[in-house]
Amino acid sequence: MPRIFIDGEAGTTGLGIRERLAPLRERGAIELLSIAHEHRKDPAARRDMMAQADLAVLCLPDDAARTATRIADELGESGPRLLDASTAHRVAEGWTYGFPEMTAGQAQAIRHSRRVSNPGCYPTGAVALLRPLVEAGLLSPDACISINAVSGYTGGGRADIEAHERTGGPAFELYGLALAHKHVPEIQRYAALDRRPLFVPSVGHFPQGMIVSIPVHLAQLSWGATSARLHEALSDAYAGSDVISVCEAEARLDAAALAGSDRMELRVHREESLGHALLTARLDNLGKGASGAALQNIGLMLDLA
Ligand SMILES: NC(=O)C1=CN([C@@H]2O[C@H](COP(=O)(O)OP(=O)(O)OC[C@H]3O[C@@H](n4cnc5c(N)ncnc54)[C@H](OP(=O)(O)O)[C@@H]3O)[C@@H](O)[C@H]2O)C=CC1
Ligand SMILES: CC(=O)N[C@@H](CCC(=O)OP(=O)(O)O)C(=O)O
Repeated sequence: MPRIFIDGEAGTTGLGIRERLAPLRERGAIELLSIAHEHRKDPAARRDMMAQADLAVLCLPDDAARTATRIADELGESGPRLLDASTAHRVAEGWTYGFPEMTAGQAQAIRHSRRVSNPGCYPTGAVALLRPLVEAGLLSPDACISINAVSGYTGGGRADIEAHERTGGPAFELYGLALAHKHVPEIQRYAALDRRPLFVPSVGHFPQGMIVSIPVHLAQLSWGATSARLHEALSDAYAGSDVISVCEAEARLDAAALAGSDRMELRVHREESLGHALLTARLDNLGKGASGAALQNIGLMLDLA
């Protein structure tokens, strides 16, 4: 029976993964190794857990995830495979990007990799919308792309959750206004863009949910691309996926509508006569944006049905 150690199991992402693994644990498909709370930051205790685990899931701040990776590396071949939920290794050499729906071969690559990085919540939406359009030749890799996004406050981890629940706000806040959010390199790499996209994140006073939206002027697309073709390219890319659906446009979108779900919905809102389209991805930042995606990757890495 495969043994899994969640490093950071008491945090927001770690708890979400633990909860989702409970049914597998109950039916004896996996064993969960747990560290005593008072030792959760003790490198020797964590090394000990890693030495016993087949897979360690890192639900830690970036620096702590780098340290955990060093510990696993030192254990060599007998060390665990790693799934890192932090941002530390998303574009790092030797790591496989844990987005199984991204290309035809990605699930297979994840299945066989010893080092998998779980995608960021915002990149999950942005890459899902952009990559199929670039691959279909509808969007040039050199296009000027702007990405707006709003997340529930749980995206900021324990500190932000406590702050929002203590003070009741702010209601809505733009952040990352130095325009250098940590997710931009990941979005650019996996959306297959040559030009750095402009990314404007925001956070609202609701716990879970996310909308990533990308306005498109049809005149900037490859010649002959219509908004119907955008919808068709996305539908083709995710046909057969249980997790990602391409839905019809709606007049309003509630960012929290998928809270508690591990699914993601994509839409192309369009007004051909105006030459405008708006691509949207709706997901739960803690679901397909974090713990739900981690469960998909754990399932692939450990071959769990
Ligand atoms: N929340 C989200 O929507 C998403 C988060 N992520 C990523 O997942 C990772 C975890 O985030 P999140 O769960 O939100 O964060 P939290 O702050 O909720 O949890 C982090 C956990 O790691 C523990 N921890 C901190 N430092 C160390 C250390 N040196 N050694 C061992 N444990 C440590 C913390 O303990 P303590 O609290 O006691 O300090 C806490 O239990 C981050 O890298 C984040 O970017 C990824 C996708 C989405
Ligand atoms: C609302 C909020 O603060 N969100 C976090 C991103 C959460 C997340 O998903 O970060 P990783 O996936 O990269 O770990 C932020 O913008 O830093």
